[in-house]
Amino acid sequence: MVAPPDNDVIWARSLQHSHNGSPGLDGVSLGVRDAEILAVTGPRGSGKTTLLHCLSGQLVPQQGEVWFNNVPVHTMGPRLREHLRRDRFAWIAAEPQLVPELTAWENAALPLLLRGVPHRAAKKAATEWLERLDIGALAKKRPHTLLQEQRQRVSVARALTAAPTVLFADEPTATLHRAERSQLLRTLTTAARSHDITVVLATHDAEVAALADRTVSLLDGRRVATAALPAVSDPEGRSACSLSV
Ligand SMILES: Nc1ncnc2c1ncn2[C@@H]1O[C@H](COP(=O)(O)OP(=O)(O)OP(=O)(O)O)[C@@H](O)[C@H]1O
Repeated sequence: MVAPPDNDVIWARSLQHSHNGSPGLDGVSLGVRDAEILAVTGPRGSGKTTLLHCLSGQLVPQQGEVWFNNVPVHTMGPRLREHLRRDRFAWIAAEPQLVPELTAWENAALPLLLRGVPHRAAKKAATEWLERLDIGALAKKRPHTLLQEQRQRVSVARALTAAPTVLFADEPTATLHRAERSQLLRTLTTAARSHDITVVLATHDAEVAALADRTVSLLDGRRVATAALPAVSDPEGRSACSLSV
């Protein structure tokens, strides 16, 4: 095994993974730099989710290596990978995945409570993020009483409350309307930049990818060439455009 470059918080080499014979990833290598926002783009079925699952330790690739901060993840057992995910990573899915019995603030505080952070401190951190996401007034509501877009804000608050080193977001705004989408993404990317959180963002939406610092494109489980273009008119995000060859 060759150790990864020092400035990559995540580094993956030659990842191969197939789902019951259908290829998900076919030799993908990439590095994610500390505090960057990296968009993983590609059409449906191109392997974005499989890649994020491998990078975040949810899935062990059948071949290849994944490193987090110079520690090999692909050789870790399930328990160590679970601890890594709980303590250092956060995940936002397309569909908000909240615990129905818990209130909005309890859901947002969950990562801290699971780490043993005292109740009062966890509640304070969760409440602050709910307020930053404009849903502070809904802190005591349970998920079934919230709109889809409000539930997704709670998911984002939960991810940010965790103060992760790396936040993985898999099509985080796919189920939202356009206006809701751009506001939520801007809040997410602004928060990540101000807290030095590395973000790996899977999307098939070029507008979403344009908020990232850099784009990696997949097609049929393989990386295709990408080119970063200078920002044009977006003051908060940094435009990037990927060219497939
Ligand atoms: N659990 C699974 N069982 C069988 N095949 C799977 C499974 N998960 C993914 N695949 C297949 O692996 C390939 C890559 O899927 P993946 O979900 O990683 O792509 P994606 O780019 O995230 O697509 P989408 O945008 O639709 O989520 C696809 O052909 C898909 O059908």
